[in-house]
Amino acid sequence: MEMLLRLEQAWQLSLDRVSACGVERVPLGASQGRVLAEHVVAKSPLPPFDRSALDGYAVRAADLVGTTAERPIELQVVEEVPAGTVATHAVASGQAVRIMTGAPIPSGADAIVRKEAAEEVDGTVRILLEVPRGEAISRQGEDAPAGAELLRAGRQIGAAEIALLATEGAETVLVYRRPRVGILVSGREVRPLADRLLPGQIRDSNGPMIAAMVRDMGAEPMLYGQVGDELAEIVPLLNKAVAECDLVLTTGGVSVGDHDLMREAFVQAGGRLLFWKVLMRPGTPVAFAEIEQTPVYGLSGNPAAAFINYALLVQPLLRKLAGWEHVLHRPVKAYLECETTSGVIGMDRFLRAQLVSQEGRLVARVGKGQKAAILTSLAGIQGLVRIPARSEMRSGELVEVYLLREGAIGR
Ligand SMILES: Nc1nc2c(c(=O)[nH]1)N[C@H]1C(S)=C(S)[C@@H](COP(=O)(O)OP(=O)(O)OC[C@H]3O[C@@H](n4cnc5c(N)ncnc54)[C@H](O)[C@@H]3O)O[C@H]1N2
Ligand code: MOO
Repeated sequence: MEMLLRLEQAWQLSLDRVSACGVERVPLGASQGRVLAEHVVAKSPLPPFDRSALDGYAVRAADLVGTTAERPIELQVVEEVPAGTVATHAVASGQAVRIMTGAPIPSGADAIVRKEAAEEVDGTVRILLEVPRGEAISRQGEDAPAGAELLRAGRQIGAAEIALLATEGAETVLVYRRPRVGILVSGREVRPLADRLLPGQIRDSNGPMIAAMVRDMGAEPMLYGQVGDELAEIVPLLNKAVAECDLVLTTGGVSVGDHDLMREAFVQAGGRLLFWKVLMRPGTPVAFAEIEQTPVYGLSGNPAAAFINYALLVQPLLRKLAGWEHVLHRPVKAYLECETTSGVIGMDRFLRAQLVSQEGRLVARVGKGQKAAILTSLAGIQGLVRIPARSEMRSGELVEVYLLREGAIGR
């Protein structure tokens, strides 16, 4: 069975099969990197009261009309309000209150004069300039009025989101459960890190690489080890993994070789194959199945093909499982800078690219080493340039770049 799909079809088919994992409540301090599962609305205005934006003097603006350094005005200082306290006096005409940044505006006052424009001696302050009403006052609710939406569900929680939640007094936060992602590495030649290699063997790099990519998205990798190319070995592990995980990823054995058994293993494990092969290079041989309702991606064994399969196919699916509001990639445009040219092919090509800013322009720098088995050229890249099927790549052209980290750019 060969079911060649365009990338867009693969997204649609796979995304239609999944929905977000359940939710749980976690302490605010443990919410970083998690995905918010509730809309957060301001319970009270932010800031909660009119407050001073400067260290200086709370005054009545009308007292200061016509004031200059040459024609200063003197006001009587009736009180001091540090932040965290409330003035006990109202400010009457001819009076001022010494005030610190963040302190509530005393009643009667309607402007703040910065300390640098005032000279205080023995309870009298000489003001050296005129200020308009409202000067240096942060109004109650100017950041957000009561009832305003502060955060939308489906957003990954970072430092700014934590600040807003803390401001709201959220000791705990409702977040989506971290998807558990099973990883099963296949290939008789592929050995775990600790093994001494025999001739013909290599170390497993896909397992640790995919686990890192999963962790990078805030999901939880679960390692099911390395298996040879034997169905009797693969099938029971697949069954265990689908029972325990929200998504299972395998690598290797999805091409046409005599030992490429992964698709057969999916079926023997009770699964239904939804597609095999996507019109992308590297990473054409990739299979998607459902085993007992758990989505399973059989990624290429070639390291860069597995990386690119993950970046383009698994990431959107995992974002949906993790509860993200926006799951599809949104490519950016950059000017291509490439060292090599390569032939026109009948499928979309994805090139590893460093994104750099040159004279204010975003440039996608594509180096040599774009083959599926080349690992070194993956290090230090930020995106994948898409060269559409049957088109050539030429330096200087504007191309689409798929970012490895979605969320770095807003929607
Ligand atoms: N006759 C054909 N042969 C191949 C085709 C084809 O269409 N016709 N497609 C080629 C393409 S394109 C790719 S990509 C690979 C994909 O092969 P598999 O996904 O079945 O992967 P394997 O054969 O198991 O391994 C490929 C390669 O990667 C190395 N590998 C595997 N696992 C790991 C790992 N965990 N860590 C590091 N390296 C790994 C493995 O040793 C092989 O060298 O098929 C082509 N063949
Ligand atoms: O899919 Mo293979 O990675 O095209 O070379």
